[in-house]
Amino acid sequence: MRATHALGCIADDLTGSVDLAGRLVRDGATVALHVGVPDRSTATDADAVVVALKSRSIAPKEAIEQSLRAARWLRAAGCERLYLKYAATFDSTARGNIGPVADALMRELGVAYTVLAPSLPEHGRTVVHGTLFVHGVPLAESAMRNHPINPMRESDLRTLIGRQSRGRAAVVPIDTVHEGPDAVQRELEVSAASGATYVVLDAVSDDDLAVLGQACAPLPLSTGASALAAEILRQLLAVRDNPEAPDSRRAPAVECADPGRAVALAGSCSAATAAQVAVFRQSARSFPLALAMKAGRPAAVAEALAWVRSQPAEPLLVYSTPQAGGEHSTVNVDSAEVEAAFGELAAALLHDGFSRFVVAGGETSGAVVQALGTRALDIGAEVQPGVPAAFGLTPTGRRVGVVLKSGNFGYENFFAAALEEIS
Ligand SMILES: Nc1ncnc2c1ncn2[C@@H]1O[C@H](COP(=O)(O)OP(=O)(O)OP(=O)(O)O)[C@@H](O)[C@H]1O
Ligand SMILES: O=C(O)[C@H](O)C(=O)CO
Repeated sequence: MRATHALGCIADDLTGSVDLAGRLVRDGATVALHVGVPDRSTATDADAVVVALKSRSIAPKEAIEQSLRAARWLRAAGCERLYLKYAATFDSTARGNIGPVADALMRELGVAYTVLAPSLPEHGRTVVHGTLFVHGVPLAESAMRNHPINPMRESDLRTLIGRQSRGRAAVVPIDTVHEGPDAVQRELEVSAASGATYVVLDAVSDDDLAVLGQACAPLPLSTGASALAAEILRQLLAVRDNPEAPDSRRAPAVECADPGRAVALAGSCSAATAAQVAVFRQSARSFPLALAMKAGRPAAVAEALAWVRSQPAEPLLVYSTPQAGGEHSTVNVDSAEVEAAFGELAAALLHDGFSRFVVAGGETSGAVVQALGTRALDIGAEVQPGVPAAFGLTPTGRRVGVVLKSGNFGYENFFAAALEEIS
């Protein structure tokens, strides 16, 4: 590995990590994305290094342990600044894991405070006076209210972080952001001096994020969605490489997947995926996995596999997404079992010669990529905002292509577009 990387990122799920990496690549930066904490240091010349964890919904103790290992690995690899990436919809429960992990990272780095910046205006996530909005609707009134794993029933970020961390939260209000980076930095110092350990950053536009990027670039640790990380990296690279602007950099060309069949796997329970599945089912052959789960996981995987094998033509979709227009939405199944089923199905399909997988849902993507055994991903072109194609090697040396979609990302034609992109 080279001596320094401008930014080291710890992402709490896999789709969030590809969203982040894709955004950095879109800006012209080079990115190394590792699935899990690598066992040893790996040589790379990247501007940013991203470690993708599957720590959003696990026990806080385990999430802290994994995140600290990632932080130590990133620092040993020469990352100058760290960024904790979580969902722009602040997906977490009353016990974590955003607060416990951020608390632990602050202790590890010996810093007194950090920022919270989930704003992602490109996807309609904005923060005003500390309240998180999704397309203008307070988070707690959005579809996230009924998320099966992380139901979000509170919109004030100070309250949310207060419930899952030690310390006090303050806000840098939007008016201060509009005054520019110096004003934001002054406000950060005032908040820290008054004992705040978390400072929520208001932002409603990309211009606001650019201001925040300038203000936060010197901080050892920042936290938030992909947008602030991208702005921080822009700043760090502009300072390091001046006069060459980050915009003029070129991401390396990415090698495609080996020839092989393609399948779409939808385990996401988000409203956007439900609409995308409903649209895709009109033209694709589809199999309702949740319904098959009534017979138990092994039987469901066997049935899904037999169904895929019997299909003479593509496109193919295996889905468990509730309210996707099929009867399975009424079936009561265990989330972890569904995830494991998608993983087992993906492993069997890889064995059958499939080389391209489009996956909807962060946890589902984590399970599928773990099953494929891919430990690092090269980021290719964005299929739709926040959803790039990615490519990696399996343990047996096969090159697979994946498109990993965060639940609420993508347009209605997402599945057809993603399969087209990795064909
Ligand atoms: N019909 C179902 N009933 C119960 N659980 C399900 C069903 N379908 C999928 N699941 C589980 O629900 C969880 C969905 O989480 P996942 O992160 O994959 O999607 P998401 O939450 O919609 O997306 P994201 O986290 O990217 O916003 C997974 O654990 C999945 O296995
Ligand atoms: O905002 C969202 O819905 C996403 O989960 C996200 O931030 C992905 O990186």
